[in-house]
Amino acid sequence: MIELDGLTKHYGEKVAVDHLTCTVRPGIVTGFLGPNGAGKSTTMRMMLDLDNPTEGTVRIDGRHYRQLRDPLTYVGALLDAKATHGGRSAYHHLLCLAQSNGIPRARVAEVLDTVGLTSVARKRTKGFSLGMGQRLGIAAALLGDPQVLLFDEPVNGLDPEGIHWIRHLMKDLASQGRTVFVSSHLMSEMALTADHLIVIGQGRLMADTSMADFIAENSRSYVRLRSPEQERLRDLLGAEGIHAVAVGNGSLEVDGVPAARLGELAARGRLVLHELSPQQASLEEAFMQLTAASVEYHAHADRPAAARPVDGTPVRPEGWGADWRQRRQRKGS
Ligand SMILES: Nc1ncnc2c1ncn2[C@@H]1O[C@H](COP(=O)(O)OP(=O)(O)OP(=O)(O)O)[C@@H](O)[C@H]1O
Repeated sequence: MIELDGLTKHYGEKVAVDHLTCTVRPGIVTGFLGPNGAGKSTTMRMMLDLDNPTEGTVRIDGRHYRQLRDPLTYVGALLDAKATHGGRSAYHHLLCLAQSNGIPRARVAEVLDTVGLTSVARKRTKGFSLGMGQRLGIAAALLGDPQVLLFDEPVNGLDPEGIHWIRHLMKDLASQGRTVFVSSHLMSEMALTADHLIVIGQGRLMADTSMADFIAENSRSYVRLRSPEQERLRDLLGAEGIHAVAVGNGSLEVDGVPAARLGELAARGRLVLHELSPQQASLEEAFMQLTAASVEYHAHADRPAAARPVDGTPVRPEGWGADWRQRRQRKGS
């Protein structure tokens, strides 16, 4: 596992990472989310000892990265797919890494095959497309067959087939009991891949929770009903103490009551329903709701992100991340 304890990084006046304490566990895919400039890459660099923390520590299986002998056999990482020597072939790039980490030569061909680059193994990497570069970076991460894998934006530049492939690769690696930590801005992809989420904003921890709980806690779920007899339906629900709100297009919305109960009540009242659909917000909506106050870079400078409505519900005030932590602590999780 990876343990962060009070991890902090200052660049001059800028606090890039601010007392981050959390644990990335094995056996699951953990997604790492945050708006642009939140400190994700800085955190990952400190995990790999590429940047020194100003304060705090990172431990991988109880040890600092620099204490690991042949570190690629413990931790594999894709941070920057372009970080290769353009004049070297894919094969020689991986061979150099293998030889400096005590990894057998035969492993190079294996990982090239795993990522689908065997046919271009002898080509210089400067001619590689973004997607080929990502695949080579993933091959390098897998080279030492490590138990811990870090991927910073691994699907960048990959085509749909490549995205599908990396999703299944990450799930497979986690199911083998490895620790898989992945950052991405593609929320739909993250929703399909990650089991657990760590969310940061302006360097601070905002959420450390399962995917399902994150969406449930940061978004509104409700049931939408449509009936040709909307008023009667509303009265019928009202008689049961259920508050139904009329919205445009002739629909009613009900919070906090399961769709099955609403359907049964309508049936008992002999009312026709044209729609009875539970509505759950997406990961993207939940993410925007939680991080609205910590977004540093806005497309509309005259309109603060915190005031931007998400799904019609009021946006939480600044500092909500701190409230979240207190609520989780009260719940004892
Ligand atoms: N070497 C550096 N010198 C000065 N400031 C830096 C340096 N590296 C990062 N920063 C600043 O630290 C903050 C966090 O940057 P970081 O790249 O870690 O964010 P990020 O979450 O990875 O962003 P993105 O999603 O845009 O990649 C930013 O404000 C960035 O400008």
